[in-house]
Parts: sequence; structure tokens; C-alpha cells
Amino acid sequence: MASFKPSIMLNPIDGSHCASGEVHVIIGPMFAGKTTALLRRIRSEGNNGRSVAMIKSSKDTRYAIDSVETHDGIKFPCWALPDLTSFRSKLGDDAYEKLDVIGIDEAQFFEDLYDFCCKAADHDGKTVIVAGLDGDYLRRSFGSVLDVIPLAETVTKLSARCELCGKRAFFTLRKTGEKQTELIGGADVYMPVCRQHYVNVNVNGQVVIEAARSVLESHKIQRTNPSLRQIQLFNGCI
Ligand SMILES: Nc1ncnc2c1ncn2[C@@H]1O[C@H](COP(=O)(O)OP(=O)(O)O)[C@@H](O)[C@H]1O
Ligand SMILES: Cc1cn([C@H]2C[C@H](O)[C@@H](COP(=O)(O)O)O2)c(=O)[nH]c1=O
Repeated sequence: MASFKPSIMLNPIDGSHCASGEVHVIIGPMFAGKTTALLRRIRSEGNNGRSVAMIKSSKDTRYAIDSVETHDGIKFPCWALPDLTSFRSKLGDDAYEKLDVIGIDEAQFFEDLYDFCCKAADHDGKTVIVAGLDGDYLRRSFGSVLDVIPLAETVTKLSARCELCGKRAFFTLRKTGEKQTELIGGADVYMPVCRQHYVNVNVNGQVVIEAARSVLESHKIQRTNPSLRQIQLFNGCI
């Protein structure tokens, strides 16, 4: 049965009117298109006349500091902040009140993600769209991204393409030996992989990482020679 959701609700405490916010979460490994999906959604909200703002973590120094950028170079201006709590004071109360939609990229880096989403959606009537990694390179829960799922109306898990076989990739493999959870990087440090290749590479360690690297090198050649790709996919991989 179709349901009608009013955009203005009565506050159950004092009967005053309060706007109804929403939380939407986009998760997946690196290169899955999380930032692309977030930008598409923010642009579409903006085109529909809603006032939008984008926030990313200032820890992410990979691209321009004042814009969110996808791995294939699509950009959108943003606030690069160390935490979300400072957003309202940076923007100013008046501008914050006029905002309808807030996009948050690299959400795994914000420790105050849960409290921010709760306040922005429940009390301030904002639509908050959160994009981030659900898991780190060891497939452990990353930051507070999974904590906001109980607050969300929708959760979208995206997949990338396994760099080693082309199947759907749900995990991010770190190609270097660094052990700290937070390590900013792109394709130089990480690659998306399927379960089979995540497990094989991690179980067999460095030796297989070297083998994976050589497959990766041959993938670069494939891009210029598509017939080689056919042969490689047909033969299977490590
Ligand atoms: N292995 C891969 N699988 C899927 N997309 C990839 C891969 N490697 C590079 N890309 C590129 O990354 C883009 C997605 O970038 P982006 O939206 O920034 O992803 P995310 O925010 O999830 O890391 C794709 O459109 C594609 O051009
Ligand atoms: C897996 C993993 C990733 N990171 C970092 C690497 C990048 O700077 C971002 C993810 O960016 P994307 O937009 O999702 O491509 O997170 C990390 O610090 N630790 C990890 O385990």
C-alpha cells in the first residue's frame, strides 16, 4: 500500500512543527562508485531546488582540499573538516538553517558521525547522505559508518570490479605492508577484490601479492590489447 510521508511533522514533545529529516547510507569497498553516487544524488537534489552542502574529511588529502573528487575525476566543491561538529559554526547558523541536504564523503574518518546524523536528521530536519567504507583493509568495521545504519531510511551497498579477475568486488586489499587502519591512498596502495582473491592474497601473503602485482601489470597491457583480456579471463587467474 502506498504511504504518504509528510515533510513537516508535529513535535511529540511540545506540539510545535519540526521538519522531517532522512538519513541515507552508501557503503562498499574503494572504487565502488560511492562518491559518484553521492555526487549524483547531491546534484539531483540541487537541481530540484533544494539547498545542498557537501562535507569531506580533511584527512583525505588525495585531491584538491576544497572539493570532493571521484577516482575518475568528477569534482564538487565541499567543506573539508576534521570533524562534523564544527560544520554548523563554520557555515553559520543562518546558512545551516536554510540547508536541506548534507552530503558526507569519507564518512569512516568522522568519529562524531552518529551524533551528527542524529541531530541533523531528527532535530534539524536535514536529509543526510553518508558515503563511506563499511570495512577497512582487514574487513573490520571502519569508524562509525555501520553505527549509523540503524538511523537510516536506506542503505546501499555498492561493489567494484575485482582487479584480478573482473568479478564483483566487495573488499579492499592493501597492497603495501603498512598496518595502521588509516592510510590515505588510491590505486597506488589499494585495490578492490572479490572474496576469492581477498582470501588467496591474504592467506598466502607477500608471495601472492607479488603474483597479484604481475597480474595487475598484465591488466595494464590488456587495456591496450583487449584480446589479451579475453585469454586471461578464459584461463582464470591466481
Ligand atoms: N576496479 C574498479 N572497479 C570499479 N571502478 C573502478 C575500478 N578502478 C577504477 N574505477 C573507477 O572508479 C570510479 C568510481 O570512483 P568513486 O566514485 O570515487 O568510487 P569510491 O568513492 O567508491 O571509491 C569508477 O567509475 C571507475 O571509473
Ligand atoms: C581500505 C582502507 C582505506 N583507507 C583510506 C584510503 C582512502 O584514502 C580512503 C577511501 O577512499 P574511497 O573514496 O573509498 O576510495 O580511505 C584507509 O585509511 N584504511 C583502509 O583500511
